[in-house]
Amino acid sequence: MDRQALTEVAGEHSVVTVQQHILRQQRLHYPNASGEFSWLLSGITLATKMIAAKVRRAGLSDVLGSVGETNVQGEQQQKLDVFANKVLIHCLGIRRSVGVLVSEENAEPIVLRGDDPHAKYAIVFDPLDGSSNIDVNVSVGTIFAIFRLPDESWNTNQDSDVLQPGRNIVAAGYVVYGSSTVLVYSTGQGVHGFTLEPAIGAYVLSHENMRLPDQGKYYSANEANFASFPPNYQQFINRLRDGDLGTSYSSRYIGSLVADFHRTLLKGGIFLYPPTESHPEGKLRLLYEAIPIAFLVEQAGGVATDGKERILDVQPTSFHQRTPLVVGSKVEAEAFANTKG
Ligand SMILES: O=P(O)(O)OC[C@H]1O[C@](O)(COP(=O)(O)O)[C@@H](O)[C@@H]1O
Ligand SMILES: [Mg+2]
Ligand SMILES: [Mg+2]
Repeated sequence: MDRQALTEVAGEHSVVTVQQHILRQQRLHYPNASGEFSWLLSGITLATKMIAAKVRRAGLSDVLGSVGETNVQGEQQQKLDVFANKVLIHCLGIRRSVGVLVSEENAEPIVLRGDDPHAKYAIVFDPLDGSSNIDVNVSVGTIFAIFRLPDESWNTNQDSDVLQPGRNIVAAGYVVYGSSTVLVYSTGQGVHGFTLEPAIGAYVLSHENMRLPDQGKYYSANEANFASFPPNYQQFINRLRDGDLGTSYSSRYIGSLVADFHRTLLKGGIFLYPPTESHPEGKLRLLYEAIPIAFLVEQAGGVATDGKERILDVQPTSFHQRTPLVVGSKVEAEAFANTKG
């Protein structure tokens, strides 16, 4: 009995969980895979379910407000930043295939298995994205990317093992903790979305093969910084406002990259975080914010640059380096590239 027939039998009860989807992807595209990878991804699904449970009860459980310490970015660490970080380090750290973790909340990489040849992967992540929105019940998220470590990595532990250009990614994804909890991931075979079904505690396939429209109706940027945007960004936003791209645009800005990107992935349009006076290099971090998002948007038919270069071709030089980010639909990205200041 094939899947189609099965679906007819089970009707609306025919669910595909993210684990099943990952295993199916592996069978289809990586028949010789050991299964370690799907075991690794289950660490992320478990951790993000635990974070989702905390977010759901944020006002009731002690996760609002800051812990009174600053992280390597000089930002006040929120209680949920620290909780999410601990949960991810635990759930990923116990997986033998994980050699190194790089987190927004830790100044240095966490080398878990420096001498274990089984440890093949490095995971870079932003445990809680959109921290300024935690206390006001606005969508926040988790962002991650997985790189394969060089085989001879074990006795060298060079930073360069992890500081790889985004085009080397083996998988990336994010989770949005919003009105529902949605996990979106790609292993290079398209982009797929799963909604957490609280009744069974599983991520269930809800958005298969996501593709963003070639042109959208929304642009997204923190326009409070407009005056300090470089001239070409200002000019571009004026073109969007003036209907220069043949359609009228509305502005949307949530202030959580993961949520602003999720909307862009579903509806199209463009998200921009330019260089600004307070962040001359841009605010977002290359390794665990811009690169995972860029991998996903390209898999879904969109474009991501640092305003000049393809994000996935940028060679990272430090773990927490920042970058400008322009990400979204083809038409808007092309128009941006052709806009002179
Ligand atoms: O308040 P601003 O300057 O617009 O910055 C908002 C951006 O900062 C971030 O909150 C930074 O991420 P973190 O919350 O993970 O530090 C992004 O999610 C968001 O896009
Ligand atoms: Mg972030
Ligand atoms: Mg964060």
